[in-house]
Amino acid sequence: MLSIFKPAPHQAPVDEAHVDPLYRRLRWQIFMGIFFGYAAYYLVRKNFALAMPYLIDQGFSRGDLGFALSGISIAYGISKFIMGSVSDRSNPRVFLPAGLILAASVMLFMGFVPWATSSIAIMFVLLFLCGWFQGMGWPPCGRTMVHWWSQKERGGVVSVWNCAHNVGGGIPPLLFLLGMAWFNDWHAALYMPAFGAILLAVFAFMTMRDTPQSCGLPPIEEYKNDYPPDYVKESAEQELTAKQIFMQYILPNKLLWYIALANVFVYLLRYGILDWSPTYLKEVKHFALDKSSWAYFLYEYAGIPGTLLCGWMSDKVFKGNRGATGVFFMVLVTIATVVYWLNPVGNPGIDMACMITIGFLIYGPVMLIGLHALELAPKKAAGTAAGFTGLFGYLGGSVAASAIVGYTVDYFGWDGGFIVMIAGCVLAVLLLLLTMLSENKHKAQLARNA
Ligand SMILES: O=P(O)(O)OC[C@H](O)CO
Repeated sequence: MLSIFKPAPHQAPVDEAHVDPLYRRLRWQIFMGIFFGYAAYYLVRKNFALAMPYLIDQGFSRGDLGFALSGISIAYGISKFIMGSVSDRSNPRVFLPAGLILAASVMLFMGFVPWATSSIAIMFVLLFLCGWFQGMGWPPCGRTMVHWWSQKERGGVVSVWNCAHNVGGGIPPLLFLLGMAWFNDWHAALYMPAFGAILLAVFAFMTMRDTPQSCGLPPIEEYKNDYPPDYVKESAEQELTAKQIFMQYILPNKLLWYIALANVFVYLLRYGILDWSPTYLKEVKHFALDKSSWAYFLYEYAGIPGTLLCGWMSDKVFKGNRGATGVFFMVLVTIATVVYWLNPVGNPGIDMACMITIGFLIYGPVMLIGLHALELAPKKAAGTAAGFTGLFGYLGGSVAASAIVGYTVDYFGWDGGFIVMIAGCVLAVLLLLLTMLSENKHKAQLARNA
C-alpha cells in the first residue's frame, strides 16, 4: 500500500459540545466533495465519444473506434473491483483526487499529443488506462458514505449522491462546445473536460475527509444511535486485510452474488439503450441529429428525479427492502422498453417519452444495487462489495450492450436487439425477486438472533 493512501489516523475526541456542530458541517462539506468529485469522473468517462466523429473523418472506422472505446468499460469493470479493495484500506480524500488527476492526465495526453490518437492500438491502451484510473472513483465515495451516514440515512444520501454521475455525464458536450468556440479545435473534446476534472479534483481534496474518528468524532453509529443488527463496535472499526474482505465478506455472501448477477442485466439495459439510441432513432425512427441528441440528454437527466424517487420509495414505501424496490422499477422499465420497441414509426413524441421514462426508471435500480452492496458488507469492506457488483455490471452488462446487442442487430435486426435487452430485464426481475425473498429471510433470522 502506498503510504500517501494510508487511512488517516484517529484524532483525540473533540469536546462533547462540539460533536454535533462539527458532524453537521463536515457532512455537508464532505457530501459536496464526493458529489462533485464523482461527477468529475464522468467528465473524463465518456468524452472520447465526442471526438469520434472527427477521428472518423481522419479515416478510422466506427467499428475500430468502438473497439478502442470498449477499453474503458473493460478496464473500469475490473478496476472498480480491484481498486475497491485497495480503497477500503485507503484514505478517500487522497484516493479519489489521485484517480481523477490520473484519468484526466490520460485525456490531456490524448488531447495534446498527436501520436496518442494516431492508431487504434494506442487509443485502446490509453483508454484502458483511463478506465483503470476511473475505478478509483466509486469505491472511495462508498467508503465515505458508510462512514459518515448511518444505515437509516443511507437510502436518502446514496440516491442523492448517485445523481452525480447524471450531472457529470451531461457536461462534456457543453465543455466541448466552449472549447470549439475558444480554440476551434476538436481536440477540445479531450482536454476541456480534463481541465474541468483537475479543478474538481482539487476541490474534492479540499473538502473530503477520511473517517469521523480521523476528525476527532465518534463513529456514525454512536452519533446517530443507529446500529446495524450485527454491529460489534471493536470489530466494526478495525481496518480489514484484503484476504479477510474477500474470504469472509464477499465470496460467501449469497445476496451479494444475486445482486451482482442482476447488475449484469440492469447494465445491459442501461448501456444498451444509451449507446444504441442515436443509431436506433436515426435508422429506424428517422430522427434528425439534434432530436436524437436531445433524447440522449433527456435520458440521462430524467435519471435524476427517477433515482431520488426510487431512493425515497425504497426507504419509505418498501421499508428498506432494496430487492422489492428493484423489482418494482425493473417491471416498469421493461414495459417502457417494449413500448419503445413496438411504437410504430411516425410517433416521435412517444419515442421521446419512452426514452425519458426508461431513463427515469433505470437509474433507480442502478443506484439500489450499489446501495445494497454497501449494506451487505461491513463498512470496512464496502468499496470491495460495490466493486464486485460493478465488475459484473461492466464486464458482463456494458460489454454485452456494445458487442452482443450490436452483433444481434447486425444478424437479426433491431427486433433481435430488443429481444436480448427485454430478456435481460426479465432475468433482472427474477434475480431481484430472489434477492427480495432472501432479504426477508435474512432479516427474520437477524431478528430471531437479536
Ligand atoms: O456505473 P458507475 O460505476 O459509474 O456507477 C453509477 C452509479 O453511481 C451506481 O450507483
